[in-house]
Amino acid sequence: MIKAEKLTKKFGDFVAVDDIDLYVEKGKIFGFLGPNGAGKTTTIRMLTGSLKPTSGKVEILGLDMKKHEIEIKRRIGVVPDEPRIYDHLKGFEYLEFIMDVYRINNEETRKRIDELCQAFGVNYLDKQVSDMSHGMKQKLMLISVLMRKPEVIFLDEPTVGLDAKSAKILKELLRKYAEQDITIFLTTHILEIAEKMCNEIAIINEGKIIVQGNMETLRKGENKSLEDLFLELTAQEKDIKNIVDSL
Ligand SMILES: Nc1ncnc2c1ncn2[C@@H]1O[C@H](COP(=O)(O)OP(=O)(O)OP(=O)(O)O)[C@@H](O)[C@H]1O
Repeated sequence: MIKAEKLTKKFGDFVAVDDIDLYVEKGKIFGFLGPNGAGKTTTIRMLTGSLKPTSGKVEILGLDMKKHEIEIKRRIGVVPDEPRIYDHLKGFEYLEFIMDVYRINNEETRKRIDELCQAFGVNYLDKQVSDMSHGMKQKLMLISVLMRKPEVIFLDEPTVGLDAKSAKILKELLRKYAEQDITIFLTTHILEIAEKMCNEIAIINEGKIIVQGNMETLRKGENKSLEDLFLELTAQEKDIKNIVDSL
């Protein structure tokens, strides 16, 4: 469903993503974790066709990104970490625009928009995007993606900026979508979300995947939280102790 082979991205001499392999099956929720600057967003951008890899291969829905970029983009949904929405549009104008682009301007989509607006408490579609808060834009962006019911959804830090109720609804909704065979690929710094939601987790550090598997595999029989495992694997546990001791 989502497949990356020997995926590498260099910015000049700097290797941001270093020869990574990823595989996510249909209907799974995959958590992509890593410290700041580890390469998560760069990887998502390559998987979704917004950034050309330096080398390696991306396959989504069995289609090669190099040959079928347009079809892939039509069938997937991407919620970036920073909502990028045209400032001069009103909320409903933005949704109309997306419906037109994807040729889904119909009753069924409108009904779905109403349901999603109700769920996320979006009652501000007549407001101009420039006058919306970060969280308000984030919810509009989410609705513009979820209303299309894409077959694969990529979300970069989806709960940042969302209030507690909206974040909970999003988590439950993503679970429900996965049950309907939609594949979810998400990044998060909130390890509790990853631990509770994801069927499979990969941790990237300095551009390299250091571990991949389900919680059982990651724990290797030890009863550790994902937070402890994460800090151990990314070698930050000692740092934290030293930093706190020095304060
Ligand atoms: N366009 C670019 N030009 C140069 N370097 C870049 C560019 N985009 C990303 N990088 C570098 O690549 C590395 C990985 O960045 P990336 O945004 O993928 O990290 P991330 O894991 O998403 O981090 P965060 O958790 O902080 O969002 C960083 O060192 C970043 O500075």
